[in-house]
Amino acid sequence: MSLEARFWHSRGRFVLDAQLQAPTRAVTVLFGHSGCGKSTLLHCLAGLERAAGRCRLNGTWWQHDERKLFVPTHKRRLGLVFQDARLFEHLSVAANLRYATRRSRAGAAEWNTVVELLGLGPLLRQTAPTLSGGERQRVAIARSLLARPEVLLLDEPLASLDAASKAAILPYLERLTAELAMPMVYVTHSADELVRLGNQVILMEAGRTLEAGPLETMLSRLDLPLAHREDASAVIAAQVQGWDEALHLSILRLGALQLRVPQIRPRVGQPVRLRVRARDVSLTLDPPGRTSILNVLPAQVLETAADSPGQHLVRLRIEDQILLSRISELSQRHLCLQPGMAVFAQVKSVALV
Ligand SMILES: Nc1ncnc2c1ncn2[C@@H]1O[C@H](COP(=O)(O)OP(=O)(O)OP(=O)(O)O)[C@@H](O)[C@H]1O
Repeated sequence: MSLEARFWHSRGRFVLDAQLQAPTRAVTVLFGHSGCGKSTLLHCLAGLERAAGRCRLNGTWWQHDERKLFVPTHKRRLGLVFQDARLFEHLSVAANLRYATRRSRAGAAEWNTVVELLGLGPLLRQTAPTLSGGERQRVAIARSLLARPEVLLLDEPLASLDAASKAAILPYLERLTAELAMPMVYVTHSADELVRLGNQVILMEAGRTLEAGPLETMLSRLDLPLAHREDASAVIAAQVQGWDEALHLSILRLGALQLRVPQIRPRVGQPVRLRVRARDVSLTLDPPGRTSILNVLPAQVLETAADSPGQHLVRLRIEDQILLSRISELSQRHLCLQPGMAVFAQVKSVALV
């Protein structure tokens, strides 16, 4: 079950040559620089723009040029969310939502689920102009879900929000991605959103889909641009083992290893995902003596690569997971790191994602 497409499209000097596979129960992020064609690809998926090619959802063709088949947008079971919420300004939140249920005939159970999922109960009587940017986007997402889509396409839904509104809406999006059994395609050029929400990544460059794969793999591939960004990070999975109330620390399990992080409150045994920035991982060949760094993990060097001038990237295996470390070129000359070498990774800080 998935959304699959292969498109060719030209618009003036811009040429789109893209393929996409977006599995169910996953957020597939289209990621790339401004102007690389992310929105164009999303519009082609929605049928808003007519590319040459093919596109099908769960085995049903939406577009198949050889068969002269093209299902218009309004007949595709899709939810679309744009940067601006596009609400009916004179209507209440409830009326905006009811409008979406007219054609889909979504019932009370779906209404309640969607309203609860996006925390809209207290806002139902308000009119659109009285909502904050983040609240408007939550209504826009709810409205698209009440149309009972089989796929959700989101085009930079947080781009027009300030940092505080983004932070407020991200947990709702995370809930959504965990609970919806449909493919979601999410366009962004924010690395934070990519890491928080993505499961699959499609990297785009100059109209082409360069490479695609699971988030953790794509972030840590030294041959791809993600690992060479200033904010390059790895995402690792751990489990809450317990906490130390007095020291305000949580203890996480990473295979046979332990990590100590500033206190988080998930229950014991709960899986957590951590973002570890490459610049926050330093390396040493010998076990460090007394150090303020709480997490010193035995690791194996998998690969090294030159990075920006004076910088070097190292891909490491820790247990069965991958970390990145950014060190100076001078440190690389001192340590002479080679694939297969055993090192100690000193992890200065991690963030829960
Ligand atoms: N309506 C239009 N008419 C002509 N060219 C357009 C139009 N919309 C976009 N383009 C061009 O098509 C190319 C792809 O644009 P697109 O909006 O798909 O990129 P994007 O990756 O989504 O960018 P951003 O992240 O800035 O939204 C760009 O070169 C852009 O200038």
